[in-house]
Amino acid sequence: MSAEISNSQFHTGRLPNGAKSRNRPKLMLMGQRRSGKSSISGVVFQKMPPSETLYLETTTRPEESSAHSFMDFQIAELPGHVNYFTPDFNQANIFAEIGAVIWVIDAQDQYLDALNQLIDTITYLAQTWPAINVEVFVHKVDGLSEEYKNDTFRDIRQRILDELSDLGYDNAPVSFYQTSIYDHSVFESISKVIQKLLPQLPTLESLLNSLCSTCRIQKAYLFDIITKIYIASDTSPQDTNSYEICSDFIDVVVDIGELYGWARPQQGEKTEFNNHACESMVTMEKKGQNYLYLREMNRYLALVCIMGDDNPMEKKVLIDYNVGVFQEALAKVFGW
Ligand SMILES: Nc1nc2c(ncn2[C@@H]2O[C@H](COP(=O)(O)OP(=O)(O)OP(=O)(O)O)[C@@H](O)[C@H]2O)c(=O)[nH]1
Repeated sequence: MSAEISNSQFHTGRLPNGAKSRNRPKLMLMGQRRSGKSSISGVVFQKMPPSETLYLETTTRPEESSAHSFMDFQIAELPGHVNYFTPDFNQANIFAEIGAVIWVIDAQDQYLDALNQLIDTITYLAQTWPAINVEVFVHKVDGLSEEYKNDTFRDIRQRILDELSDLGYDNAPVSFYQTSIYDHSVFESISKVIQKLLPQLPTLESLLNSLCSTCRIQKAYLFDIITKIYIASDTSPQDTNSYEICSDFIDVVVDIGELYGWARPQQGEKTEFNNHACESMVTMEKKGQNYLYLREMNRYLALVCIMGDDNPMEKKVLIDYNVGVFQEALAKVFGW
């Protein structure tokens, strides 16, 4: 299942709000009780198996956690039953450093109340914190038939956009996604949310585009290995399964890496032979119809490509060379 995305052109490549966030994308999960906020946070950032979310307790006060990876993502959650827009709360403390609010709607439940709350939140944010992106996750779509799922998604999206338009907020930065913790959609959607907060995104996309055209790569993703969030991809149209194929390939390689792996050097640290290239994992394999290429860029990032060529093995040396050039450019972009 792929995440359906609309209006995702908003706010691409901006820094998160607030000086204190120091480039760490900070996300805020909001939505009604039992909509699935803690589950999303647990599954994506704490590697919690989806089945274990059945035992999660209700969140009663604001919570914050962080995921240490290529970027230290900050994740906050506001309990659904409290109205944080009353004078009893200091909104500046809550929203000052937030880059994106992820509003979770349970698509299996009655959602009209949730939509009213969401509209209030969007209008409040648009007036007070206009730089915060609002990302609406129409969540738990796994339990719905394909037709019902699409109808529900369209209905939610249309109601919100119509209401915002009536209120004079035609250009509010709101995007919509279909998500579930039981498939890849929640990872893919969070990837999109985070990408919009990365100032380096346009540069990364153009580097990936040129790598793809030089090496006849069909689709290339730059993955955060630990969270399986992709921080950039080339800009060619995305096939529904591409993300899933590449993300599953990372799992296989990480499992093998854990079995036969070695301690990866920290950023700036010298390797035994002072040669990162020969000590990083590179693999090209045929998986079903496709050849997949994976190469570690550093301890946290991996480039995963679906090859477009019929027999890319013949040109592996050339591909390795070009990927090496890409890796050097990446090091310059992030200042490694
Ligand atoms: N079918 C399905 N169930 C889900 C999904 N995500 C979460 N759930 C279930 O929804 C229930 C509530 O999830 P929570 O993550 O606790 O919801 P919450 O929004 O954090 O709830 P509060 O802490 O009460 O505000 C749990 O039983 C989860 O297993 C999903 O994608 N699909």
